[in-house]
Amino acid sequence: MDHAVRDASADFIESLCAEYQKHNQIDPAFYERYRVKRGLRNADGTGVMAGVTQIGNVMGYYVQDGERIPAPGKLVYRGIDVEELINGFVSEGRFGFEETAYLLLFGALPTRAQLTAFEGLLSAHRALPPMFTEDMILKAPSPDVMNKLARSVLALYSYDGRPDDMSLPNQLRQAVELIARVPVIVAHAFAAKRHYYDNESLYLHRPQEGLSVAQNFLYSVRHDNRYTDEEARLLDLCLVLHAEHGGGNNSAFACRVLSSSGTDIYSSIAAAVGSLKGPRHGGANKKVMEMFGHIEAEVSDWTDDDAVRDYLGRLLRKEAGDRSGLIYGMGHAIYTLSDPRAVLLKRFARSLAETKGMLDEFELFERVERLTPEVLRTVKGEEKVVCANVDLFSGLVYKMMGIPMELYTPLFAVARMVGWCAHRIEEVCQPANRIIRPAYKAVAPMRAFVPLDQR
Ligand SMILES: CC(=O)SCCNC(=O)CCNC(=O)[C@H](O)C(C)(C)COP(=O)(O)OP(=O)(O)OC[C@H]1O[C@@H](n2cnc3c(N)ncnc32)[C@H](O)[C@@H]1OP(=O)(O)O
Ligand SMILES: O=C([O-])CC(=O)C(=O)O
Repeated sequence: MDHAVRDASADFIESLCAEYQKHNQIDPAFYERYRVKRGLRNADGTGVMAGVTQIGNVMGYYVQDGERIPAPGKLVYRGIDVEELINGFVSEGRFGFEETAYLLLFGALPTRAQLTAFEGLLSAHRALPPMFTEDMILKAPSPDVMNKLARSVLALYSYDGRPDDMSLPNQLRQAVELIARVPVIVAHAFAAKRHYYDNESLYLHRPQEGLSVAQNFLYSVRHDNRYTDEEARLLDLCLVLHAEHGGGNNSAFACRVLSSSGTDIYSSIAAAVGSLKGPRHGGANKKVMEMFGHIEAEVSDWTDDDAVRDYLGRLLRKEAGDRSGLIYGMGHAIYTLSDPRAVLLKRFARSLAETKGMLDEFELFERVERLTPEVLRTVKGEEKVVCANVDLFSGLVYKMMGIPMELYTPLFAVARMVGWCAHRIEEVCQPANRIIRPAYKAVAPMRAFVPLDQR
């Protein structure tokens, strides 16, 4: 396209923006007038009840006399407190992600024999279909691994002999294949990104039999395949912590919305990946690290509360950082006093920072965690109790493990694939479920059609 044409089209698009602005303002007062549940939230901040699930439970407050009372956060998978689950497999010296996947998908802890068989099943399904990497990843690489992942998930439809079969055995087969293959897709999409966009050498490692998901992931993304046992066990814990978060989180709900229409699993999961990519959802782990890049460059004394407080105020006023007005890694739709995952990840981050000599940076993260509620109150008048969420410390842990930033959100997707698949199957296999179809209040006044030459 030559310059003159491009300029003309840019001018036209600008004039279309003005046209759009003129006709598309929605008065914020409408939300109250029509009692619209903005963000599907009730007036007291609790979520609108949109479904029934047996998979995960997220607790961050209790309601007393119609009021939301903040409480320490709790995360429960299939009735088991995640902290108890982790203590269980860690104390027995096992990797836990496969066991967690079994629990979330099928509803009960596996016996030793079931666990071994399930690990074998995952291992048997890890290989991508013949030529998939060449045709779907290398021929059409993406600068963004999440984008490539969503497109690859969608592409798997055409490699599946029974993509639209909604029977339980087929849904479970597809879920197992997705959980097994997604780490490989992420590793190959990352390799292609590095090669085609960053001018690095291309290396594609095949997953190894007998390794856990965490071990295989580190094996695949490192050019020399090397990782320590400590790293693999820490990554395994991170995967367990990210595996599921109830039916209402944005990506699981997106997956359930699509599933409720009766569409195939690949469409539903691709939508969930797209949702998780968003910076207000799973994409926040990358945004946190970018935000700290700005803070570290622009605040000269990281130990000075006033300087950090001032910078956080500038972030909220959209004067610094990515100008979104958000402090990434802080706040949550459900958690109030604490996100149990952030509490654990902070503990891991502190001990890694001690061994890696990175306590300065860890303490800056801690300072931001401590000062944000106060700054939100003074700058935005936000009275809600706000805590660090899972994304505040996960990136720091990954950074200290030498995992590149482009993989932070994809790692979240590798883990959450389990929760999405469990929700997908619960959505399509429960006879009481209906197509999800909320209402929108239409506020545009009626008017007559005007013939083209009279406008
Ligand atoms: C895996 C995950 O998805 S965890 C969340 C990851 N996301 C982030 O870290 C991004 C930063 N945080 C946020 O944007 C929000 O806290 C969310 C999206 C996580 C939750 O949003 P909500 O449920 O709407 O939170 P809540 O009802 O407490 O928000 C109240 C107000 O405080 C604001 N707020 C809450 N957290 C923040 C924050 N970290 N930075 C700036 N403002 C915030 C909200 O924008 C909202 O303002 P508004 O009334 O002007 O719209
Ligand atoms: O539950 C939510 O709103 C966001 C989410 O998925 C999480 O915190 O893991």
